[in-house]
Amino acid sequence: MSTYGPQVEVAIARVRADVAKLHAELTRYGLVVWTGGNVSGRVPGADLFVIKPSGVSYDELAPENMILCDLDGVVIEGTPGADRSPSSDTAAHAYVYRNMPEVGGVVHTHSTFATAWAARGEEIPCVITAMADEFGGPIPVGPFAIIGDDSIGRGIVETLSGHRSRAVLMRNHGPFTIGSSAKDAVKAAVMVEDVARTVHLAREAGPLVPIPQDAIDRLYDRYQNVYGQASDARRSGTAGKPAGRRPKTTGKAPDGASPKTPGQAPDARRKVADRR
Ligand SMILES: O=C(CO)[C@@H](O)[C@@H](O)COP(=O)(O)O
Repeated sequence: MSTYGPQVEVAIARVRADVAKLHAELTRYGLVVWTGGNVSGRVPGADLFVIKPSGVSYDELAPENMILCDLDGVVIEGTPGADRSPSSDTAAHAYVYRNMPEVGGVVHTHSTFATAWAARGEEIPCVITAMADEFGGPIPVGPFAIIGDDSIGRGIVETLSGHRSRAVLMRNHGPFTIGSSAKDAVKAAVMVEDVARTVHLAREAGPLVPIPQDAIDRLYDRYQNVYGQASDARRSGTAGKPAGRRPKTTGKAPDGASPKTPGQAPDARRKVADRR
C-alpha cells in the first residue's frame, strides 16, 4: 500500500499523531466551537502534509483518520483517512506550504477576540511586551477571501511574507497562524487570541500606550534568541523569523468534482440541500 520509503512513513505517522492530538489544544484553550478550526502539519522530507477531515467532531479525531495530501492539496488515495473529505481550508494550507518552505504547520480558528479584530478589519497594535516577544510587532490584517479555494492561502502568504508576525487576521473571517511545526502554529493561535483579548480590554478602559520600535526590536530579539532553552524550535529553527518574499507558484485547488472536496458528502445538511 505504501509508496513511500520507511523514513517518510515514520515521518507521516508522527505528523498524523501530532496533528490529531493538537486539535485538543484548540478546545483546551477555548479557541474553537463545534468543528470551527483546523490544524495541519508538513511531513518533513516529503512534499506532503496532514490535515483533519472536514466537519468531524474533535472527539473523533485520531491519527488514522487524519488525511494525507500533496502540496496541491490533493488527497493521497489509498492512505488511511482518504475515504473522507479533507478540511475546507485544505487548499489554503497547501498554498502556504508550497510558497513558504520554512513553514511546518498551519492553524485556523475562529477564536473570539482575534475574530472580532478581523471583523473590524483592524490590525492589533503592539502595545504589550508579550506581543513584541512572540510576534515582533502588530498582528496584520489579510484580505477578505472566499473559503474553499486557495485565495485564503494567497492572502496569508502575501500578508505574512517578510513580516515577523506568525499570525494574520483574515478580514471578516478569523486568524490563521503559521509555525515551524504544527505545534508551533498552535502556539501562535493560542498567543494571538490572548493578545487580541488583552489589547481589546485595554482599549475599552482607555488609550493604548505604544511601545517604541527599538524596544519592540530588542524584546523580539531576546525572546527569539535567548528566552527558553537552546533546543527550542524557535531558537534552533526558523519559527518566528522573518520569512522574506517567496516565489509564488500557480495555486491549484483540489478537483471540485472529486468526492475528496471539502465537506463530507454523506453529511445530513447535504442531503437536505440536494432535496431542495
Ligand atoms: O472557516 C471555516 C468555514 O467558515 C472553516 O475553516 C471551519 O468551519 C473549519 O472547517 P473544516 O471542518 O476544517 O472543514
